[in-house]
Amino acid sequence: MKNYTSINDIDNINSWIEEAKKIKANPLANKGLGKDKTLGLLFFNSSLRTRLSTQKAALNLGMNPIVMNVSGDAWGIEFGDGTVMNGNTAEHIKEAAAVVSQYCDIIAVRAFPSLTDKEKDESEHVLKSFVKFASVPIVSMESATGHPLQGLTDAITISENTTKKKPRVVLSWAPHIKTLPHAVGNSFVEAMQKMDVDFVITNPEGYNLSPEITKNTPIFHNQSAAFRNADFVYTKNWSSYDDYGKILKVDKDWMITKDKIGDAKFMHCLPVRRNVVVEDAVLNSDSSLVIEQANNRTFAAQLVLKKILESL
Ligand SMILES: NCCC[C@H](NC(=O)CCC(=O)O)C(=O)O
Ligand SMILES: NC(=O)OP(=O)(O)O
Repeated sequence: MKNYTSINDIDNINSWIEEAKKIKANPLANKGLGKDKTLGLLFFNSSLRTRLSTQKAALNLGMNPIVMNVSGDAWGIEFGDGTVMNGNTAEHIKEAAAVVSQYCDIIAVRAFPSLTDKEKDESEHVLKSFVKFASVPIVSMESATGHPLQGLTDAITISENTTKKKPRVVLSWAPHIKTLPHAVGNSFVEAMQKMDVDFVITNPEGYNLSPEITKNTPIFHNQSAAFRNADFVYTKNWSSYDDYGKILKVDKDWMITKDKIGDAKFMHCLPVRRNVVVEDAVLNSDSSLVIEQANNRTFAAQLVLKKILESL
């Protein structure tokens, strides 16, 4: 595999899940694979899990990770073609990506959307510029429209925790005070569409994700109807896609509560705002899978890095 920038880069999700479980059972089995190879992690945005679990994955494979916060610490990077660079950007992605490629065998990038310019965000100009101008493989650590390491993690976590052959999985929107990206929701939808699960989405009117992502997946505007017989409730806030980047609703009636989800397992990518997105009683209960989910980030990243290293 050359790059990992989308759930669509997974050729067979079931075999990937089985391989990830093997890695989890014996994380140091491929310690020699990444010897003397360098992984560069470039962050345009904050991170706790991705930053640490991707480094941990690299270390488990014997790689040397190097990390940089691009925003603030590096020179401002210009992405426009033919720009007269007399503003705040000091170097062009053409030089920056080529230079980082000299130091790294794989480059991982986190770059969130603006949520103000839909066309620009959907063009994935930051991630795609790295793919275009770097001479080494690129891994997305969450881009404008997707978070494929998270989506793979979530598929692994559901496979590990299901007691049924075909569980009912519900992706529910929940309230938030900030305008948030669609990336986690999008990649979760794409991952579930590849799995043998009974999958539905529930969100208020005006909050449908891109129809190019949701395709034929049923969308309920009635949350309690969607939750009936749910085995897994995956929760995430996202801003409106149609009224791009806007917050249309903040009241608590879509917050996840124990009453609403009953015995269903609760999932969230984290970070999560307690008692805004989900009440304490859910996160504090045995039904919450969020810590195990975060643990699985290491093994999802390790699987992706292993596949790329094997093809170098
Ligand atoms: N990487 C996982 C989620 C990252 C981001 N969440 C956030 O920005 C939460 C920020 C806050 O709660 O202030 C998102 O929704 O895509
Ligand atoms: N779930 C996730 O990507 O967490 P971070 O934003 O902390 O990396």
